[in-house]
Amino acid sequence: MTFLALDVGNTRLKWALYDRPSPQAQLLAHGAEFLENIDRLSEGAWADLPTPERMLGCVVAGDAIKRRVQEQMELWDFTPQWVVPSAQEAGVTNGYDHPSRLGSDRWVAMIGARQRMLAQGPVRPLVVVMVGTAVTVEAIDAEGRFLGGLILPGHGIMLRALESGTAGLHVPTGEVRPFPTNTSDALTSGGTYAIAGACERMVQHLREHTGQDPMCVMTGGAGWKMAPSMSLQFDLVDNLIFDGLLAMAQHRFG
Ligand SMILES: Nc1ncnc2c1ncn2[C@@H]1O[C@H](COP(=O)(O)OP(=O)(O)O)[C@@H](O)[C@H]1O
Ligand SMILES: CC(C)(COP(=O)(O)O)[C@@H](O)C(=O)NCCC(=O)O
Ligand SMILES: [K+]
Repeated sequence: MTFLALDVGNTRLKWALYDRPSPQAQLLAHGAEFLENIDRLSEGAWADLPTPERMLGCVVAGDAIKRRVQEQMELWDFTPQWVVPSAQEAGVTNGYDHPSRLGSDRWVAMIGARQRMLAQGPVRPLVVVMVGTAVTVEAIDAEGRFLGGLILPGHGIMLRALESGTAGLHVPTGEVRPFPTNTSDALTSGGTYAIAGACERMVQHLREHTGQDPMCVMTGGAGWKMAPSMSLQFDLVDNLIFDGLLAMAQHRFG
């Protein structure tokens, strides 16, 4: 039973086709499109795919984008299913004041990270960082309780905010430096260390709260930009969201 996993963020749609809805599935094909290009998926990357029989996705890009994605999927027979965060799923408990108001991408990534940790070895608290359009930094205790998380602007939004809110900042990308001595390096380093600092703070909070050393994972399209600047050990993982969707799909379709 072929399975299509979709992750629609505020910048890009990521998709992956598997031979079945299970964490043990084989990846058959995958891709990513910037949102401005998604209306051509059915005649482009999706035209010659083996037909997906089931689909599960998360979308945080709004209803208009969601409708456009659903139009592209009309070439197939399944009814699209989109994750809505609940109070508990796949071993993770949702500590948000209103569980369904949590971003579905955050929920799915946490479930993916927890599964990954359980597969690897001893149970520990988890810090899950996603570096996309925005940056999210989640804390989960060893029992699988999502305690809460941070939302920060991503690199692009930080730079655009500085450019539009000041007279003297124009933003060619610079290098990450401990002591930046030009505007470009100062901006790039400021953004990178703002994100790194938030991650380190969350690790500290979680360590204090649980008395254990958390495992730290990082994912998202811009994760590779952050990884070299982290002072703590963070595992850079390709796509936690697909891991999470496979785990959830096994329950729904398995
Ligand atoms: N090929 C690329 N071209 C431009 N930006 C990229 C590319 N790959 C990753 N990025 C970076 O990743 C971010 C988007 O990551 P992604 O995880 O797709 O975000 P979202 O889930 O919010 O759509 C962009 O803001 C950019 O900083
Ligand atoms: C925080 C987010 C904007 C992240 O979006 P992304 O960077 O993945 O495009 C998204 O998860 C979202 O809209 N969340 C809803 C609010 C919340 O999680 O509290
Ligand atoms: K995302």
